Amino acid sequence: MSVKSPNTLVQAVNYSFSYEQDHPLLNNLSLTISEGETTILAGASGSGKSTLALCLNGLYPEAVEGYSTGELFFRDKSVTSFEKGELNQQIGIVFQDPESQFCMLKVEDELAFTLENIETPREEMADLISDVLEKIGITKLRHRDIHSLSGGQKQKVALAAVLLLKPTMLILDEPTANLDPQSRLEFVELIERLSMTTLIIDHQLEDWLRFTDRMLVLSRSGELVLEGKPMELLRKHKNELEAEGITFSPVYEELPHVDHGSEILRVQNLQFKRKKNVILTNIDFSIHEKEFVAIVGGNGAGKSTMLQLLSRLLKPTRGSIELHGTAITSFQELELREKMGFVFQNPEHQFITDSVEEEVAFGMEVRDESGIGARVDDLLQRFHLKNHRRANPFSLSGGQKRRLSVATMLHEGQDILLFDEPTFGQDARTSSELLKIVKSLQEQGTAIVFVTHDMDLVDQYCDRALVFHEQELAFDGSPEELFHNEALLQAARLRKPYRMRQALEVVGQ
Ligand SMILES: Nc1ncnc2c1ncn2[C@@H]1O[C@H](COP(=O)(O)OP(=O)(O)OP(=O)(O)O)[C@@H](O)[C@H]1O
Ligand SMILES: Nc1ncnc2c1ncn2[C@@H]1O[C@H](COP(=O)(O)OP(=O)(O)OP(=O)(O)O)[C@@H](O)[C@H]1O
Repeated sequence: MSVKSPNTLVQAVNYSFSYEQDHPLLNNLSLTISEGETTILAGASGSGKSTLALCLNGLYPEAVEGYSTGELFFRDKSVTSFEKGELNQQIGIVFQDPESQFCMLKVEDELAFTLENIETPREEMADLISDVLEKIGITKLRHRDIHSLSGGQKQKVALAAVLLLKPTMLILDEPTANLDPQSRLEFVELIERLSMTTLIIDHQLEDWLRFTDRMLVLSRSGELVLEGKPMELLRKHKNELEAEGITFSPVYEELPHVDHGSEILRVQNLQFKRKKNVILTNIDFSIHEKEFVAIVGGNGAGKSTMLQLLSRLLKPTRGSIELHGTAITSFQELELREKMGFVFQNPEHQFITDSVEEEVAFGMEVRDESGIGARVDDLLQRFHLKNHRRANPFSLSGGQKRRLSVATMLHEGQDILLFDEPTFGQDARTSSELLKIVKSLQEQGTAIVFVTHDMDLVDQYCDRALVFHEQELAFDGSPEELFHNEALLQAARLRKPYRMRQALEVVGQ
């Protein structure tokens, strides 16, 4: 347990929190965070990291009618004795999904709104906004519509809004999960430059380690099981960290090679416009049986749009998409869904029942399958959702929601599975377990197509990568070939995978 010092900013003393009485999620935590420190809060998906962040800034337990025991202090004062909104200002949180934080349409208005909330005199606002935009390097975005910004730009605006509150401490809750590889790196570098007291929650640790002072590890039962300097923890406690789903770099596994079959899906001369804006154009490619294909590219390149077109949620302005030689527009809805599974970017858009187990059973019932009970049990077990079977899908953690949305989509005999960021929000262990399940479907005959920002995943699992850039399909080839194309990686805001970056470091480049 860390000991309180004059620099202590946050202190937890035997702190427990539960959403349901007598089922503590955070379990008897005693910890400190000192002024100026950069700390990583790590733990398996569902271990309570986001919950702890919300307890620290005083939003919980009130906002969710949770139960807490023990004490949480900010600068020696119990978090419960702060005025409403006061702690919120001291501890600024940037969430995974900045959209949920915005109230206004334009960047400048959003920032002015933040200042209004803390009663900043109107005449001071313009300068404060200029300063924060410059600090973050987004002066050019001042007059833009927020909805027209890329994921990375939105994340920086969210950070600007938080910084205007002049917080003493920042909490970043998976702030880079939606960012393309280069935007992610730029965001990490920006946080390093800000040099504030920061608590980082992220499943991808590698980029943060260079300037992280400490790491706190939450176990699956919500206890603080390890704390210390990250590299020291790795040296001394590698196995314990792995048991909690934490790795500092991607773990490569031996994977069987799967030969492709015949063509199943063909996209020809496709164009898609929104109003007058061309989002995608001149798109031609085919997908074959048992292929494992990644769709990659910078924020806003049109990757999700492409998946929505493939799954018929959007209609091309021009060109065609055929499944087994028949236009997808000719299929009955149920028939198309039998052949094609689709997991959205926001899993909650997909949930339609009140419990995790009903959600998994739903598709099977619609298809009138047999042995549903046993299959539901098996899927819940494999996706680590067994203990949450009666929970409302909307109450799950980010990572759990994503696993549930994947579980609901899997059934045998599908020709093609489309995923938008399948491993988003997963710790290393659940991520690799999830991919093994997907890989086994590929071996049984399903083609897998997924959108991702994770180059290690592309490197390890994919046979082929499609790069979208400037409205077009800029590359269609093997990941190996892509990762040697420096100019394209740069232009499409991608990066080499960890394996290749490591190799470069070893030879001193
Ligand atoms: N409002 C809520 N009501 C009931 N249970 C909740 C609520 N919010 C979260 N939980 C449960 O609390 C647990 C921890 O969730 P939390 O979001 O804190 O985890 P996390 O460690 O941040 O996970 P991830 O890495 O997947 O984002 C989960 O099992 C989740 O189902
Ligand atoms: N509902 C919408 N209305 C207007 N424009 C949209 C809408 N959805 C997407 N766009 C625009 O279409 C373009 C492609 O968006 P898309 O979400 O497909 O990109 P992406 O490559 O998946 O990005 P990211 O990596 O950030 O998820 C972007 O310029 C985006 O702003």
